[in-house]
Order: sequence, then structure tokens, then C-alpha cells
Amino acid sequence: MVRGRISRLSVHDLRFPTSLEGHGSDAMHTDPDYSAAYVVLETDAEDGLKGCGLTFTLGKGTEVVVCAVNALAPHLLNKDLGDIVGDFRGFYRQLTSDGQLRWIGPEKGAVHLATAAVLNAVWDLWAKQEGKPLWKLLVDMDPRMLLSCIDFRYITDVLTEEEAYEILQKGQVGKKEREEQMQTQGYPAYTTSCAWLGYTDTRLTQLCSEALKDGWTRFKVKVGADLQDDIRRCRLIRNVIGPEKTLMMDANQRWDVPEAVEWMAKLAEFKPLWIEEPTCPDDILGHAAISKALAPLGIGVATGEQCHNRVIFKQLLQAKALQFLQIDSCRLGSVNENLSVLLMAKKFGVPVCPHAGGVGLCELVQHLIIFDFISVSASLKDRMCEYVDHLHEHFKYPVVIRKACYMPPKDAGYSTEMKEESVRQHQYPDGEVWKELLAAQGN
Ligand SMILES: C[C@H](O)[C@@H](O)CC(=O)C(=O)O
Ligand SMILES: [Mg+2]
Repeated sequence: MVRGRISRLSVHDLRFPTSLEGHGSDAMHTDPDYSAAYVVLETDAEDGLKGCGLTFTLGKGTEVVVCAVNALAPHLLNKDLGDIVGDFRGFYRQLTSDGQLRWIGPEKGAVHLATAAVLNAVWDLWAKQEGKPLWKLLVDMDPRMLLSCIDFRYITDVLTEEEAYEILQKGQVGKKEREEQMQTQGYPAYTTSCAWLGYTDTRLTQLCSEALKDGWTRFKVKVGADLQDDIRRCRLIRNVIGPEKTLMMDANQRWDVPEAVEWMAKLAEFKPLWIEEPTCPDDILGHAAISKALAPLGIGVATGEQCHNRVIFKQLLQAKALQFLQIDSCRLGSVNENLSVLLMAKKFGVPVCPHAGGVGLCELVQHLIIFDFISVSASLKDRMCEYVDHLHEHFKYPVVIRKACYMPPKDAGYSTEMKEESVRQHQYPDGEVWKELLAAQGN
């Protein structure tokens, strides 16, 4: 039973100095400090439960998202949680349609990241109050209720609420068996932890062979800055993992459209399953052109981690511009908007392979993809979820990986809650970690 009035919203600028060791580096983001605008909601209910939510950032700019969260706060404060989730579509629309704030969006950029952070906190609180992990809350939810969380505005030309209902109704068949399958085997994952662009050849080789020993069979490598480096690094990886294991490549938006096609033709010998973010994430027709050009080489296009919203995903699907769709739990407007994208992907028959990693993205998105398998896609064909082995120790309920698969979370909530000590130490710029680092840098 949902209860309580939201009495407090606090937001923290948390940063982790991952750039010091090149973790997370790619052809466009050479020095990312994995960071989060971390939101905590408190209510006047006696249960003392808190809703925790976050959105992922790369260091600088987190303060901008924190400001945007504070600007959204009046929409939540003093609201009854029951009223929010009882008309979640209306509440989502209220947040994203604020007559003044939407001018600096709408449904994109810092203000949409802030929307994701606060709504992720609402979902965490809802799931905690129901005593279920978020994926289970979604799986058990009546389809009509689930659909009442989605804003269908701008997507009814490809997916009506009735069509979405039919998809969910079909998904009821075999649901129990699929839930059991998840509980015993988990959801297949791939690793990006071995081959960040800033890693040396020695490190890359060592990490790939360790990952192989740990049972990983799918690997992603960063490419796009220098072709000769890419060829050497991909050769090294193939030498370690062999010809049969799955390899994906990620250019993080580095190329123009013709350059993407030419570059990938040169990397085709390493048999990548996909090239991720080959060009500007807003260039839908560019992605379509690359998809068409690379299809004869057996290389698909994957994108999504910087797709602003459901409309961009709609058009990517309409234009046959992607073969693997990468939802992101903190870029789109929380679970609400991700649900609409999962349903559109199902309608278009495009596999969803979520973006994860960062700080907390694995913790969150595992819930969405496990729900997707049980209630929507009902398939594991061509599907896997990204995994990155950084910063899980800061979460109260960290992901559990077994035999390269995500095991369904058991704790109530959205796995978003961070340890108090981690929050204290990583606040920017006053937490212990930053005080020391900034002092050492002479700041
Ligand atoms: C800056 C991030 O680490 C980015 O490289 C992550 C990414 O593209 C991915 O995980 O995929
Ligand atoms: Mg990527």
C-alpha cells in the first residue's frame, strides 16, 4: 500500500575520480569522473523509508543537474505518494511540461536528466513500500496500471495504448516460467571493463584473459580515435578471446557518416557484432545510412545511451537506423519513459541491449531488462545487458553477477540506495576524497 506525503527532497553532487586510472575513457570522453546527481526523498509516513534516485554524469556539469533537480522539487514537495503513482502519467507530464522549465528541454539535456533522477527516486520508494524489487513490482503490476505510468504523447503514430496493452497481454503467457528462468540463470551480460581507450595494451590483454577465465564470452572495445591503434587493440583482443567469442565496438559519436563506414570496413576483419554510437546521437538518418552500408559486412548499429527521449528512439526504429537498441535508466525519463521504449522495440522486433556501467547504471537497468524479458520481449535472442565492474561497492544492494549473468535483485526497491559513508566521502567538493585530491592538485 502506497503511503506518505513527500516532506523532503535532498540532492547531492557525488563524484568518483575514475579518470585518474583511465576507467570509462573513450574516443570522446577522455577523462570521465563517474558522477551522479543523487536524490533522496523522505516522507511523513511512519515506515521511515526513503526513495533514492540518481542520474549519471561525468564530473563537471553535475552541479547543473543538481540545480535542475532543485528547480523540479516544488512539483514533488508536499505531494502524496499515492496521488503521484495513482496518476503517474499525469505526474510525468506535469514534470516534463513545466511551462518555464520545458524551455530548457523539453525532455532532453540537464532538465531531463534531473527528471530521471527524481522519478527514479519515486520508483525506488514505491517499490520499497510494496516490499518488492522494482523488476518484480513491474512484473506483478496489472497491465492497465503499468500503461497508466506511460506518457504516449508523440508516439501514438507507432504505438497506441491499445497496442501496448496487447503486447503486455501476450507477455502474460509463459511469464511464470520466464521468471523462474531468471531466478536460476539470470540475464546474460557482456563486459566493457577490459578495453577502455585509456588502457595500455598490457592492461587490456591481462583484463581480457582474466575476464575470459571468469566466464565472460562477450566483450566491448572502445575505438574511434586512431585507426592503427584500433587495429592493433582489436587484434590483441581477438588473439586473447579467440574467433568465436562476441566482440562489440564503441566509437562514442566520434565520426562523420562516411568516415564511420570507411573506418568500420577496416575493422570488419575482427568480426564485430555491432558498432555503437558511430556518429552524432541526434543523426537518425545518418545512423540509417551507416546501418545500410554495414549490413553486408554483418555489422549492426547500436545506439541509445545519449538518445534524449522516446521520440528519438521512435524515429530510429522507424528509419531502421539501429539493429540493437540501448535504453539507459538515467538518460530517459525514468522507468516511465523506458517502458514506452521497451514496448516500441517489441513492436518493431528490435532487440534491447541496455547501456549500463557508469555509477549505478548496472544497478538500475538490470531491473528494466529483467522485466522486459519476463513481461515484454519473452526472448533472449541477440540480447544482453552491459556490465562494467566499477563502483558497485558504494551501493547498499550492489548487482550480483553469476557466470556472466545478472541475477535478479532480491531486495525491495530500485537498487539505487548508496551507502551513507560513500555519499559523505564523495560529495563534491567537500567530501574527504575531493578535499584531499583538490589539495594535492593545489586547489
Ligand atoms: C564515458 C563513458 O564511460 C562511456 O564511454 C560509456 C559507454 O559508452 C558505454 O559503456 O557504452
Ligand atoms: Mg557506449
